[in-house]
Amino acid sequence: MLFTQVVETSAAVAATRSRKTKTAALRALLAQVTPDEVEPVVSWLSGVLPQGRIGVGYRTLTALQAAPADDPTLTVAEVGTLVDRIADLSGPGSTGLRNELLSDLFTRATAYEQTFLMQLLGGELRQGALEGVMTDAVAATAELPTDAVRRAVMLSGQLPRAAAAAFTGGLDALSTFRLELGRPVRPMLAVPAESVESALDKFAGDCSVEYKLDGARIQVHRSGDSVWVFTRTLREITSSVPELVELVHRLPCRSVVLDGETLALTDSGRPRPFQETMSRFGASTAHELLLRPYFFDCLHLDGVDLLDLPLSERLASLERVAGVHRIPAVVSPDQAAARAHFDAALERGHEGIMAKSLSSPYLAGRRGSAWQKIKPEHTLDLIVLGAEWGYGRRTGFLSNLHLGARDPDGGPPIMVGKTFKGLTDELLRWQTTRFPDFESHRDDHTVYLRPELVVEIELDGAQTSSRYPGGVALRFARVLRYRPDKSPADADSIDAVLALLPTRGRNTTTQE
Ligand SMILES: Nc1ncnc2c1ncn2[C@@H]1O[C@H](COP(=O)(O)OP(=O)(O)OP(=O)(O)O)[C@@H](O)[C@H]1O
Repeated sequence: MLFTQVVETSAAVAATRSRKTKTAALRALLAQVTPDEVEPVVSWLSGVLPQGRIGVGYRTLTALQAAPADDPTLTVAEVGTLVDRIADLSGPGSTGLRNELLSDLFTRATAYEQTFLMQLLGGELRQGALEGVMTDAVAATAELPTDAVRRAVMLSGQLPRAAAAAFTGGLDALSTFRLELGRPVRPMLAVPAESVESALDKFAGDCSVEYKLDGARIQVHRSGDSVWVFTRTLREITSSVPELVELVHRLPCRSVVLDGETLALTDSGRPRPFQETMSRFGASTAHELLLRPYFFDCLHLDGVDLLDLPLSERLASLERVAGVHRIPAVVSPDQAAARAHFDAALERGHEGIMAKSLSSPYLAGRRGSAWQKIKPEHTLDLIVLGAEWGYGRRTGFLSNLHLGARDPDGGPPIMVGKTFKGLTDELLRWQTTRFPDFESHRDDHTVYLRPELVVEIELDGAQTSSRYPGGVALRFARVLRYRPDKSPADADSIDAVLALLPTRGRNTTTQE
């Protein structure tokens, strides 16, 4: 297949907001790929390289200035091989060789292909939000049930691999995707609930009500003496958290997969700020802050996968293997006990509570109503699209943030507002130093960024607005913190913002 076909399809997908049109464009292309081409094509269209980051920065790419080819002749296989070779380079002389390979690739590409390659190699095309559409297209082209493809994607965390299995081995190949010790699965996620009472009503009281701790999500795997620790975005951080590794080593089992939250506590037992926990995830050397785990789910124990069992059974396994490290929870509480648990969580400095259906399986990668989160304030995780230069006391600092919500159909983020409220001097300095690394372009007032950074915003609600393309704007938005544990694909979608519009009768700003 010619590479240009992939580039054209990517443009066609980006040009429409209609999920149906996107799926149709993807299907038309997928119907023509050979088995070898499935993985790279699915990967590129999702905006990622199968090889991951290959150490080629945007600056290197813009410095290339290769004259474009007149006609498209590059094939998918050729591009795949060249990128493989670049990714494999290391050691002395690799920079020169890498530039030679890049020049070779770029001189053989048309101007149109060059633009695509720049974005793809520079990490600017990343479109995690396209995953749902792509999963549908793969299932439809391979004539398989979407759920089967989705399950394989969630268990492997790799859509291109699942797609290749779907095309080459059908349902049988997809059913071989199992939870594998050492390979993280996508975490199950929650939807916001309006109040403790409404969540409890939904489950008719048949639920586990747990503290929602303000730490960082962890998934730990153990197989015999080997232990792995992963973040919410499936990044491995085993070597940064030796105290967690040691604790998991000591659990009374041969193999286990646990889902939980980790954080450090102050001397008086209150949670330390989220940023401090996150800073441990990057560190590889000395650390004073000890992280503690609070587990809330068990996905595997001693050779048995538990994902498809109800939460009540998974909790029984969790209790057996890591009872003392369980998150504070009450099971099947009445309204008064659930509310008391909520109040206790807030009193101890935690974020709120989670109410979880005891009969639900573990739906990896899904944000579903089986888990409901209840917090006293509205917060949204939004994508930073740019920042304006400040004035007055903030002159010389990048300040007022442009905020975007995720397009659930895989398009670019949709701007929903701006804010500079809540930005501390430290954050202003950080933004001013770091934002140029994410810059896509700028004008006199604003530095525009590639959609890579996620920031958590607290707000009073939303209002209709003709100023922004989604027809909705944030009300009284203020910055809480950056979310380095989230990628734009994890940001809240425009639907989450629309759900806060008072006209929909859902503007329940407080839970009280
Ligand atoms: N008892 C708990 N059960 C599940 N998740 C918990 C619990 N306590 C804290 N958490 C954290 O809350 C998150 C669940 O909320 P949600 O599914 O909405 O994810 P999120 O998008 O990361 O939300 P938030 O921004 O509120 O942390 C988990 O990812 C986890 O990090």
